[in-house]
Amino acid sequence: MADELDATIYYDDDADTGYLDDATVAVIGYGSQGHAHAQNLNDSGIDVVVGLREGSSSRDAAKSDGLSVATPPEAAAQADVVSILVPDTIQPTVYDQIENELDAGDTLQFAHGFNIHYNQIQPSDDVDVTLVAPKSPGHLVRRNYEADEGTPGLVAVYQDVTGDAKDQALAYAKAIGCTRAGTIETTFREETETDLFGEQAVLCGGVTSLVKQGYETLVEAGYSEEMAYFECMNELKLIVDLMYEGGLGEMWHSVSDTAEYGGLTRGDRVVDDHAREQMEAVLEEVQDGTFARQWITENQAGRPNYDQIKTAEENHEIEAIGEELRGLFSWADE
Ligand SMILES: NC(=O)C1=CN([C@@H]2O[C@H](COP(=O)(O)OP(=O)(O)OC[C@H]3O[C@@H](n4cnc5c(N)ncnc54)[C@H](O)[C@@H]3O)[C@@H](O)[C@H]2O)C=CC1
Ligand SMILES: CC(=O)[C@](C)(O)C(=O)O
Ligand SMILES: [Mg+2]
Ligand SMILES: [Mg+2]
Repeated sequence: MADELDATIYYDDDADTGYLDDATVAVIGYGSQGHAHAQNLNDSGIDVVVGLREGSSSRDAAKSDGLSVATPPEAAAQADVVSILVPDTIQPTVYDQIENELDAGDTLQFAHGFNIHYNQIQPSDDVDVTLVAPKSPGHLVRRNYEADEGTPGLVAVYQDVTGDAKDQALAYAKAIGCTRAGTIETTFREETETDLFGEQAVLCGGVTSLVKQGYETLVEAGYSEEMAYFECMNELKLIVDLMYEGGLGEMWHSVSDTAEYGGLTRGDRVVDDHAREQMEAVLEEVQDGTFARQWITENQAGRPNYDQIKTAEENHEIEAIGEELRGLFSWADE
């Protein structure tokens, strides 16, 4: 989509946390994203209240991190911005609990557009609806912030009743460290579809399948599990670190000519036209709602397939050998 190539990217100088000076932000949920947003906002001087159920095991964690905790409806009642950071499948239920606590002109905010884009939450038309989505696992959002580094993010506005929706979302992005690294302006649709595609085909799904297939190929050919683990999983991080620092070029520069020639001539044989066709099919299922419907139905049914494939993944041989080997690393915790 050529018209989406020229992204607008915002940095610290483009954002003003003043848009949150008089605001209280309710962070609902204290998991991967929730704990990072809440602590980063708090360290940036923003008033934060964490919304968690009575009896939630995260309550103690949030309190010991120095944050005030209330139930989701209580937190939403106190807040001007309500950031929904519970799992996507739980969000519609949590929204029902807090809906009546949103005043006209308040902001309902997400870190992923799933429930808005696929119509699982229909927000009232008198609130701003925004998205601030770090392009990173939550624990690194916190770690980067503490290291005075940033995490790239996305910002989008679905509904702007106050006229300040985008400026306030950028203020939030700045306060959690996202404008330090660059925050791209997008739409709920684009964020939702690209995020789902990326995690399914490349980041989480594609890469784990590549690792497992490589590992199994070596082990089935008679090589040791230890060799296969180091070759196909451990070293992947070292190779990706080079791509992260300097692109494909820095990685190709750093590996041997032999690796470069072999990789450039064999890589496309492994991830071939068939893989590409499957990527396009996966994207289509995201775009036409097939994936969303399947995931919602799976949850309604109590996650029978999810539990099964999760268990199979946990029981893969590479996990046992990996745990054993990582335990022997000299820098590992005692
Ligand atoms: N995991 C990640 O790094 C990323 C997540 N996102 C998005 O951020 C949002 C939150 O995802 P995660 O941080 O992965 O969630 P998570 O699964 O880590 O967090 C769950 C938290 O929600 C709370 N919770 C769970 N069930 C609840 C209930 N019934 N009522 C109230 N609170 C409940 C608990 O505090 C729990 O710690 C999602 O929209 C996700 O797509 C976006 C970017 C990356
Ligand atoms: C970490 C992230 O950006 C993901 C993969 O999209 C997610 O956890 O949903
Ligand atoms: Mg993502
Ligand atoms: Mg995601």
